[in-house]
Amino acid sequence: MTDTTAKPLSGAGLRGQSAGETALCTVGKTGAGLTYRGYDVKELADKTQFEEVAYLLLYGKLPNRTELAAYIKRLKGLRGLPDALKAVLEQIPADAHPMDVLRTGCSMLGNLETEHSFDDQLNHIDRMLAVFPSIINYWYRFSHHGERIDTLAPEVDSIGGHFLALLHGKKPSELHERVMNVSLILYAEHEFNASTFAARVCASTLSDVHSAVTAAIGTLRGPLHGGANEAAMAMIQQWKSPDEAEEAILGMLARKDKIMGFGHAIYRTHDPRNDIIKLWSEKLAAEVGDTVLYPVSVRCEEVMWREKKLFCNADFFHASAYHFMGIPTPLFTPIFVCSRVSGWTAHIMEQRANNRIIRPSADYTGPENRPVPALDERA
Ligand SMILES: CC(=O)SCCNC(=O)CCNC(=O)[C@H](O)C(C)(C)COP(=O)(O)OP(=O)(O)OC[C@H]1O[C@@H](n2cnc3c(N)ncnc32)[C@H](O)[C@@H]1OP(=O)(O)O
Ligand SMILES: O=C([O-])CC(=O)C(=O)O
Repeated sequence: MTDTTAKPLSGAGLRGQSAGETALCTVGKTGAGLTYRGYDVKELADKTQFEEVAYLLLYGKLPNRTELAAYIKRLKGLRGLPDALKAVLEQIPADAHPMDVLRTGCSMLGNLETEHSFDDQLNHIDRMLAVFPSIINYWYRFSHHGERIDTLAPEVDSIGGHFLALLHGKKPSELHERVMNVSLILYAEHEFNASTFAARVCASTLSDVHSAVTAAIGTLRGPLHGGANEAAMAMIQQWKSPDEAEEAILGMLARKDKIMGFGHAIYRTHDPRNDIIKLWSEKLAAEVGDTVLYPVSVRCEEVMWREKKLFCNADFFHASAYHFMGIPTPLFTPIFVCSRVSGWTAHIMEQRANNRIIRPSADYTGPENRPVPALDERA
């Protein structure tokens, strides 16, 4: 069935053009705003943990109890960093952007643990899923606090909990581990978004999995894509009250500024992930006794809808939710990577299974054929 509320798609940015097939995800279809292999993301966020969703995307089915326990155990065993990778991370300055650190970390991993055969792809993918939180937090704690953390030490099963334990040096609360889990599920997969498409283009040349994921990390980094959660945080943090936020937003709209965390390339009226993360942000606001950031965020949402019919995308309430858990803003998009690597790599495998090099055409708009003038005759 076609979604009657689907955005009319045309024009630049390949909008509205199908660029291939996928069995992994639907975005904006009737009755199922966002599904992973046919399961509604809302139900997944309610009933499962991120490792089950990663398994679903990568292995094609939800794991049973035995398979899940084995998968979690396997991932836990893959959290260690090779010395050569630690040495590289220790060279990266504290003022580097953490997305650049992850991009380099992924690329370096590809040098140390090269994918020599596609038969090994799932081993490399599970390794990336397990080790990305170690890479980013090892660098962060070393560059900011001079500490060399043991990335295997925290006794936390979940990837989200492991991330928080590495960052804060202690086991996270049940609430924070749950929110991380939900966040990773919401961010896991989203059809042919820009970073996934970049990964598929790279994979279509029969390149290795680390190259494809490195390309995807670089693509997610921009503020029009994953970087919007950090940009949204920088914006809402400036305002001390909902009224101040409203005035500033109206000014930004008058100047035709982009408001980060709003709008979407596919959804037209609503991003189904927003309702879920907004609820968790509200719970966290109550936990920390926030009386500013959450009400400011809600007012931004109201003003944007009232003035422009623009709605919060997945990134907007992630900003306050992460902030309430004590996560530094530059680490927001790297968390997105720790999740989306599951979707990217599922797409890489899907591309490889039925591959043709992705190579579209362009409409030429340059000058007609002309002779090359001699050097002295040029203006
Ligand atoms: C997890 C994710 O990656 S979700 C996306 C995260 N990105 C952001 O939050 C960045 C802010 N949002 C945007 O820049 C855009 O909405 C995008 C990049 C997400 C989608 O881009 P598009 O598909 O080109 O947007 P769309 O076609 O809906 O734009 C329609 C109009 O709304 C405007 N618009 C769209 N989003 C916004 C926004 N956030 N703030 C202000 N105006 C906006 C556009 O400028 C455009 O105006 P125009 O017709 O006068 O040129
Ligand atoms: O689908 C998109 O264009 C962007 C997005 O929301 C995502 O990647 O999660």
